[in-house]
Order: sequence, then structure tokens, then C-alpha cells
Amino acid sequence: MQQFPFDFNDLPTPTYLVGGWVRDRLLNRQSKYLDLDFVLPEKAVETAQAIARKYKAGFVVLDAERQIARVVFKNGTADFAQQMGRSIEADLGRRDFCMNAIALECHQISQNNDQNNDQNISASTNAQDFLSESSYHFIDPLNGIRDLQEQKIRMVAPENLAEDPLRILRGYRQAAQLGFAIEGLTRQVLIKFAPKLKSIAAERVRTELGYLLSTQNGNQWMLEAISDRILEDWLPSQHLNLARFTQIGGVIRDLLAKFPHLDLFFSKQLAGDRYALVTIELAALTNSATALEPLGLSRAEQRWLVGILRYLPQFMTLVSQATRTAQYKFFQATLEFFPAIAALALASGCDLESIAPWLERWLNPHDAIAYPVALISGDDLRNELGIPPSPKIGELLESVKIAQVEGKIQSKQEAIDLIQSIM
Ligand SMILES: Nc1ccn([C@@H]2O[C@H](COP(=O)(O)OP(=O)(O)OP(=O)(O)O)[C@@H](O)[C@H]2O)c(=O)n1
Repeated sequence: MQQFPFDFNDLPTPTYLVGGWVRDRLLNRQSKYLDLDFVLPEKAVETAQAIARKYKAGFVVLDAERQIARVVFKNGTADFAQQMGRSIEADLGRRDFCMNAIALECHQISQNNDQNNDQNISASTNAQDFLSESSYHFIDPLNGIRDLQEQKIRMVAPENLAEDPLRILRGYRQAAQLGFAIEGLTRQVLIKFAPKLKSIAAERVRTELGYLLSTQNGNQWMLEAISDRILEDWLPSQHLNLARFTQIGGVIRDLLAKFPHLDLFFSKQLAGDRYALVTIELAALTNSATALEPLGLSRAEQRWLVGILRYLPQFMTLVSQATRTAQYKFFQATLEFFPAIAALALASGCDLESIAPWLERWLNPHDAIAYPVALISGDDLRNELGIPPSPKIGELLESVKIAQVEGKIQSKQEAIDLIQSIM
């Protein structure tokens, strides 16, 4: 149950709620995290600061020039922005899509509630329920509510998309997120302005791509964006592997159905708010990690991408005929992201029957091939056998591990005997 984290009576009149929160409540969509966007005709930053102080919440100015500040509560964030233009209608007219350009004066919410049950609704009401009240007056100059009913994404104006070309990608991402269609003329404009997307900072594109790929219908809309050549400057088509990318979503769903514990792997956080799943989908999409460099991925994401693409061909030849030593060596090289390689191999046509035993090993922390427990340590070699520190120690330990995974030795004494025989 979502609750507003502060009392709207603490806000000046008028203060408008706009954007995704109003849209999602009208659609009765639930989100885990509360994301409120307020517009104020004046004193947006001061108001945000006062709220943060009163409720002991975090506070940050996002844009001093445009007067936008964020207050961070435990269960969500509230952005306070100075109204653009002379009226709220003018402000709404500068936004991306009509469905995101609906406003609601937020005191209506507490006033209605005060009349109803004499309680402070802002602090206590389930946010999902309140819009069902018919008494709210939505400011909807662009017929956004009609678009919500017709499930379509319609631009406010072509200039608005040109002004902030990231909105092009937002259109595809929101279509995926909401299960909406992009209205015909809007789509033509998105396609026409696609080259403008190259002027956008890599970080914004990367974040938006991350949202798109982590959405349920994201892959389908990613393919639409690719076929509309929206991403040509960021993901050039000669480096793409569309056949593999088309399969990857279904493959991951099947893998999770068979191995639910892999959920932890796919949801591992690799950077900011980007998760392993997104990197794996990008790896499935491209044949070359270098092609993704302009996106400025984090070190961990880059390491995964390079590793997954580098070891995939080897895995595809090894998968059904690897010796225990070959399996051990492959796991050693790829342990961090092994299930991603398995997923890409499945998406490239390998069968689950040959891959499942590998995943079972990877998932079992006691597996003798994926995680052999050391019978002997470098210190033992130094102390008990008097071998001086040198790269030789690493080589000897590796020979012990291999004899161990092949089942030739099982105890520390046998390891010592083996080392002595090698020496
Ligand atoms: N590039 C952008 C980003 C945002 N907005 C406007 O600012 C609102 C809030 O932006 P944001 O919180 O980023 O997105 P939401 O639409 O709220 O939805 P989501 O959280 O799904 O991104 C949007 O609804 C839209 O009206 C815009 O016009 N152009």
C-alpha cells in the first residue's frame, strides 16, 4: 500500500501533481516506489527544502537554473519544479506526451478527504484509491485522459521531441511499460528525429535503455525501435544479432522456471540502477562489446559483456563433450557470469538438456568441479615443503586442483605426495 509521505497541507496553493504519478493512478497501475512530480508557480526549491526539513527527508537541488529540487523519503521521492510558462496549461504544453501532461491541484486531495472523514488524507490515504473519486478536477488541456483510455502514446508537439530527443526513446520505453501503441503521426516524428538522439549524453541514453530492457515487453519494443532505426547511432545495425536477441527473453523465462534460484543472478546490481539482466540482454543483442563502448557502461558491465561474448563460442563447442578438467577450467574463467553464457548459448540454439548439468553445478556451492575446495594452500607449500614464494606455487596448486577434479586425489597428504612427485 502506497501512502503519501507528507501532508499536502504543507504545500502552497496551487501546487500541481503532474506526470507519471497522475498517469499511473488514472490507469490504476501500482508501482513499488512512490515517484511524485509537483509543479509550483513559484518557490519550488524553497518549498522542497521546507518539506525536507519538516519531515527530516533528504534534499537535493537537481537543476538550479530551472528551479527543480528533489526530496527523498524512505518510501519514495518527490520532485518540485518551477512551473514553465505563465500557467499550468502552458507548462503541460511543454512536456513529452499528452498522457504525461495531466495535472491535478493537490489540495483537492486533502480537502476532499477532510470533508469525508475529517482526517489528513495526504498522510494516511492509500494513493491508489483516491482517483476513483469522481470529484477531482483534472487539468487535461491535451486530452491525455482520452489517450489513456485509447491506450496510445501521442506527442504534445514535434518541437517538444526535438527539444529533448531523449523523449524519442522514452516513447518506446513507455509503450513497452504501459502496453500502449505509439500513435501513427507521433511515430513518424520519432523516426524523423531519431538522428537527434546522438546529441544526448550517454548516461541518459544508457539509463533509458536500461529501463526499456528491464520492462516486461521491453525486448519487443527494443526490436521495434531498432527496426525504426531509432538507435542507429548508439547500436549500429552491423553489430547486432537480432536472431539471438529475439530468443533471449523467452530463454531467460524458461531458465527461471527451471532454476528459480537464478533470479538472484539476473537481478544482481551491476551499476547504479542497472541489473545483470540488462547487460545480458545487451550481450545477446550485440556481436561486439566494443560497439557498446559509446554507451559508457560501468567497469562491471563492460567486464561481463567482454567475458560473455569472448567465452560463448568456446562454451558452444565444449558444452556436451567437456572433460571434468575442461569444465573446471571453464568455470574458473567464467564463474562470475556463467549463467549469462548459458542463456546466450540457449538463445543461439543449444539445447537445455546439455546446458542444465552445467547450471546445476554452478548453482551448487559444494560442487566438486565448479567449486573444488582447496586440499592444500600456498602457505602449506611454503611451510611444509619449504617451497619459496614464486609463480611456481600457483602452478603447483593448479596441478593439485586438476588432479582433484579428475578424482585422482582426495586428501591433503595425497596433494603433498603429488607435489613431491612433480618436484
Ligand atoms: N524527458 C522528459 C522527462 C520527463 N518529462 C515530463 O516530466 C514528467 C515526469 O518525468 P519522469 O518522472 O522522468 O517520468 P514519468 O513520466 O513520471 O514516468 P517514469 O517514472 O515511468 O519515467 C513526465 O511525465 C513528463 O511529463 C518530459 O516531458 N520529458
